[in-house]
Amino acid sequence: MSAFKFERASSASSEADSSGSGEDHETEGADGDVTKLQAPKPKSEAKSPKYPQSPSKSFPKKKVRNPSTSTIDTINKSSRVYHTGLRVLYTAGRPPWYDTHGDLTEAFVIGVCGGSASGKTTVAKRIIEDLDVPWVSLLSMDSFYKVLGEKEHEAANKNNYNFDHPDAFDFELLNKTLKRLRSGKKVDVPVYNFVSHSRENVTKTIYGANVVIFEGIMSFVNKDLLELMDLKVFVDTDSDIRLARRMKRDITERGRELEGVLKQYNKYVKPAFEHYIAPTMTYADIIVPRGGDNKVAIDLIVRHVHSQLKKRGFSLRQSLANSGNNGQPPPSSLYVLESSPQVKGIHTFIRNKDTPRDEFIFYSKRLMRLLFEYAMNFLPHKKVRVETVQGVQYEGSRLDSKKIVGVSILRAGETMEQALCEVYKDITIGKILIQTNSITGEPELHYLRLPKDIKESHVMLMDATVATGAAAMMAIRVLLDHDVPEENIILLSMLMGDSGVHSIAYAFPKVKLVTTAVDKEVNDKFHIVPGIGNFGDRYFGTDYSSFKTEQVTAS
Ligand SMILES: Nc1ncnc2c1ncn2[C@@H]1O[C@H](COP(=O)(O)OP(=O)(O)O)[C@@H](O)[C@H]1O
Ligand SMILES: Nc1ccn([C@@H]2O[C@H](COP(=O)(O)O)[C@@H](O)[C@H]2O)c(=O)n1
Repeated sequence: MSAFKFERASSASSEADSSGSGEDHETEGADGDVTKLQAPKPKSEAKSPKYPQSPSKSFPKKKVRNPSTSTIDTINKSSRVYHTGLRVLYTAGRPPWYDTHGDLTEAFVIGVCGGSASGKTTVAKRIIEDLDVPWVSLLSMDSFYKVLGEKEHEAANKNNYNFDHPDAFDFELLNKTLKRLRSGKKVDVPVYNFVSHSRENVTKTIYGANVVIFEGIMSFVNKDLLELMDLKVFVDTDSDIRLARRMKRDITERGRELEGVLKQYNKYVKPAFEHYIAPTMTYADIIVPRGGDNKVAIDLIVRHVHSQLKKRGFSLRQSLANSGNNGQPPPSSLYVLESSPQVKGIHTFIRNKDTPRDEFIFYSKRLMRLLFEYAMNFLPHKKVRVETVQGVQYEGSRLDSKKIVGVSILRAGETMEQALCEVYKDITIGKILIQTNSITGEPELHYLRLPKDIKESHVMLMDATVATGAAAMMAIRVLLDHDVPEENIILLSMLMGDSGVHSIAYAFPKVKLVTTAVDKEVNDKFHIVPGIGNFGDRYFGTDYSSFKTEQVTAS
């Protein structure tokens, strides 16, 4: 692809290469000595559902981008970006980063290259500001300077170490990190200190994003890195200006002396620009003269990225509701508690719109307890032998207690935590807040707190009800992105809609779905029919319409 050089009058744009390269999805099984008890059989085994296309969770795979209409424009209007020094805060949540198959959609990666102090970081920040898209991550090559040995460190203090050579960078870690970010996963990045020429003891967590900007002096030097970039931008700033900026910055921000800055510049920085950096300009799709001041170039980059994001966009909730899987036989991953008279009786209370709140809570708690007792059957157990009071051996079983955690999908899933604690003592519980964007109708991830050792755990994922499955799918995707093996996830819900069951089973066939009932219909407002109503509102007493009536009655 040829590069376009943006001067003021230019109106050229370029199509970015979008070849994808994901990372192998690691899975970890349970311990070898852990045996599984025979789990109860799912309701119907005779037939299995026939989904339109068999999903596969293996990476890497070539992506076929969904060309349907995008929600990006509306997301822009509903979100705000605030720059607070190094941190970028977004008021909007993260929209889906996977498709109806549950597969990750890759981030759009922009590589920014240029000489030292050319304005790479400034250009990257301008792009982020003007993009106004939620979830943009900025990754700097500086974080990947190699750790120096004692002698190298001494040399660096005397400006005798070459930081402007490809060997100064840990390209292996860099490649691994950018690959993970591109595939939507979180990464922990080293924090570099230019004063001490060393990595800090802390790392910075960068979450997967819709757009990832990667900047650095040698960002176009490595072939593997180039392949991860969808758009390559070269910042071309006059060498005198770069030197002047570098002197000012290195003295004021990086604790350097004027003499040392000039020595390092002449010995390493200048030759490196000519030898390694300038020749990589040929890989650029866009060359930006003057850096951050070039508003025309930044505007064209932003427009191009918007158009690319639009092409990748999709309306997930609607696609799930329209998936056409309703009425298919239940999937083998679905486990429904037997509808005994007792269970049916509880359902009658909680489904009745006239049931008062205290009774609704009472019967919901009973049902949750039954659900968890049932779900415990699907967790790994190991065989144990104990001695009874009569002095004889009893062949029993015990849960593999070190490896089970709960995760609730806020808000309604939180109501189930108590019941889980009652059946599993001292369990660690994480939380995921997912809310529906009122403009786009899409679920959005707002908050996440997961137990530390989650990737080695079996996860009891809780949501009170599952209608289209959009929120549950997002939560499952979050767990997978945190390297929880799919087969270690159990989704627990008091009531599921048929379409939600099929959408989740289709996307994540190894996730066990455990519930007390499945209702046939999800209406055009994405509510389960006959259903329970809005579980969170009924449980927490936040149903606005009944609140209003009470106020009127009171006055
Ligand atoms: N257009 C500009 N005008 C004046 N100073 C600038 C401009 N762009 C960048 N700078 C300053 O130059 C220094 C290097 O800019 P930066 O964007 O960090 O470059 P790089 O990431 O390429 O090293 C910083 O101190 C920054 O504030
Ligand atoms: N300990 C270090 C590490 C790097 N440098 C210089 O930083 C330059 C790259 O950073 P930019 O923000 O300017 O892109 C590079 O030219 C190195 O010479 C350093 O001085 N000390």
